[in-house]
Amino acid sequence: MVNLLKTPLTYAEVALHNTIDDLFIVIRDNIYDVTEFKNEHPGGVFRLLQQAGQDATEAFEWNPHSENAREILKDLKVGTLRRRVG
Ligand code: HEM
Repeated sequence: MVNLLKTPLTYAEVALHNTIDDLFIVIRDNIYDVTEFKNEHPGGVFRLLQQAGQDATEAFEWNPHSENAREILKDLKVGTLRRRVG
């Protein structure tokens, strides 16, 4: 599921995906759709919901995640973040 989004999204656009049925998070400028994964997350649904539509980089690193978790991330990636320049 890599780069389903044809163009990079701004934070404002990512922020629209902030519900339990449509849940994106950002980790290091990559956008992940965790809508399905949230129920399988060993750290619980709530922790992902708390980061809904936002930058979850710090939260993700706060709990040192395994290589396996990083592999899962690859599958969840749907696009990249477009940062405003200037
Ligand atoms: C898409 C993003 C994420 C993925 C793919 C993911 C995946 C995983 C996986 C596979 C584990 C099991 C342990 C391991 O393999 O490291 C885990 C545990 C955990 N995750 Fe995440 N995680 C994500 C985001 C987050 C976020 C944003 C938080 C927020 C704090 C978080 C908090 C935790 C915690 C606290 C545990 C430990 C649960 C326990 O052992 O009781 N995770 N996560």
